[in-house]
Amino acid sequence: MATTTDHRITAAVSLQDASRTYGSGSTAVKALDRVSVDFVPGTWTAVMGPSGSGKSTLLHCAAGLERLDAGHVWLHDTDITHASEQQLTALRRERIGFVFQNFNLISALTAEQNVALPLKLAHADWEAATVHRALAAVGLSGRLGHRPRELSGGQQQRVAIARALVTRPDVLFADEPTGALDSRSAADILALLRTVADDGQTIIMVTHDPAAAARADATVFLRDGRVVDQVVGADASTLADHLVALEA
Ligand SMILES: Nc1ncnc2c1ncn2[C@@H]1O[C@H](COP(=O)(O)OP(=O)(O)OP(=O)(O)O)[C@@H](O)[C@H]1O
Repeated sequence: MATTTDHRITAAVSLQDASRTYGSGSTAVKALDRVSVDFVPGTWTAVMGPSGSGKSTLLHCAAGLERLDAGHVWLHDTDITHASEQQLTALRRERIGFVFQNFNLISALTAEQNVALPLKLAHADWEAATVHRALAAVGLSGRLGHRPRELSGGQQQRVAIARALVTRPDVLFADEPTGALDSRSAADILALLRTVADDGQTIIMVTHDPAAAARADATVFLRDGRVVDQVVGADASTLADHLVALEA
């Protein structure tokens, strides 16, 4: 993987002329179409846009889960565009955290074991105290031995956030982290993410919900695979108006 000393070193994640097409010929879909965007370190950015606008593709390419057809993805000073599978695996273990809509916890494992898993994979000398601190930070010290089915949806997402943060990743990626939650649990998860961001964690979050995006510091809007707007510090109704205008 290449490194650089140019301006991209100042971004936590940088996409430069990033393109990704699915299919070919008459059925080809340009999910990302020459996207260039920088995500500022220590900042929580929401990604919004109509259905099919490329949000998940952007998130997956930025996190090294999918590859671009053209352009570049930088993680701080590292160009991960052409990283080998082995390098990407190490990157995902050590430098990236990912939170999914449906939590993706391992059902047979306790909360403690779920959170310990990425730490075990990344560090041979991991310590149980690190796992306990991560679960305490999300308010679940009393649930170490609970399995996912014994936890509410909001609690499961807290475990997933603890699991994503336990390796102290450079970037936390979140794909609709409140999409499967009732409004009260969603508000709790957003408050937790706000605390995490205020502690300096870079977060990039895809959401359909303007109320969720309003808790972020900035919002990037996509349409037809392109960045069409970037808004800083807007409230939910302003963000909802932007989204409606893009869907028109
Ligand atoms: N694996 C795939 N194979 C074929 N087409 C795909 C694939 N993944 C995504 N697409 C297409 O790429 C485009 C962008 O998809 P993507 O999931 O990134 O959009 P999105 O904004 O996240 O959508 P949504 O809000 O509905 O989840 C869509 O037209 C989608 O149908």
